[in-house]
Amino acid sequence: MKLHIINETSRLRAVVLGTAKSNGPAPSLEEAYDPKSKEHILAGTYPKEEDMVEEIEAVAAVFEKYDVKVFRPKIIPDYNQIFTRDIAFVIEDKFIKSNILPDREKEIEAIDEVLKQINPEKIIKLPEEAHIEGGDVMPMGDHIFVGTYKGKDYKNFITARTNIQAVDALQQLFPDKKVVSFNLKKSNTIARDNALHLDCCFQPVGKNKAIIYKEGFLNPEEYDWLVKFFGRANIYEITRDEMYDMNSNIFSISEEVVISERNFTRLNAWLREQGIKVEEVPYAEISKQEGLLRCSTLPLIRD
Ligand SMILES: NC(=O)NCCC[C@H](N)C(=O)O
Repeated sequence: MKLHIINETSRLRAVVLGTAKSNGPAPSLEEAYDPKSKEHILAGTYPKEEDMVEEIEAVAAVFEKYDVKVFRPKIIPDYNQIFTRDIAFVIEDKFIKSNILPDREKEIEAIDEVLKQINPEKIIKLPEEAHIEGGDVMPMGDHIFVGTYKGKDYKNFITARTNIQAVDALQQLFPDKKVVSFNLKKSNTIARDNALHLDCCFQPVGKNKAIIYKEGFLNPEEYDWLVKFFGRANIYEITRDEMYDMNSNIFSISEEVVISERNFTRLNAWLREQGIKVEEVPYAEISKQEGLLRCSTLPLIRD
């Protein structure tokens, strides 16, 4: 398989889609690794496997409609394998394995079949001290955008998944690209104050537009840089509640087609105004685990 990913929006040809099968029982509060899951564990509203399976299979059906080749992970019994985005990422023709949260480290074993089809020379493992998850990484032509957390208290945040060592390692791996990092707001306990990954507060969409949540960025000048990069008129700002509902975590099949959550009324109307076709799916149950559509996909080939 010849990998090719240079941005977030070119026509998708091949993707790994996570699975909600055998997701395991609701974790305990101590086991949960994001604040939104914790909230739902406490409220007794943690999502049920059967509901999440139905949601994710609706996404599989959209991919089928658009003739996208879909790979699925092998099922590891009682293990969360929904958010396949984070376990690895593709930039150009390289497949980079993430140094993910230890609780999630088995997820990569389940896509062996995909790895076997990739030239081993193109499979890269960053140094162990470079923590990184795919939700924080976005190739954008000559640039690579990376979400990170630069605070000295990094190790206190289970919600900080990409460190500055990983930003540096990516720059070394892609010397011809400009790696731009963004310092993100983190909270272990309040989901509305937590930008778990870059794709939880920002995502490019269409030809030249972007969805963004300003408060997710700790450094206002980094937010300003992004606004300037896209142009103010091309920026769609979301509110704190829309960030919490994960409006920035839709997924592009092309510049003209996106998959979005059916309840994102304001966003979906804006997308349609931009001439983008919106394929609506139900994803509200999966969103309770602080991830949405981008998080559950790992693109392998785009045009
Ligand atoms: N790219 C993403 O934002 N992925 C979502 C991962 C959610 C999962 N509950 C986690 O905390 O790792």
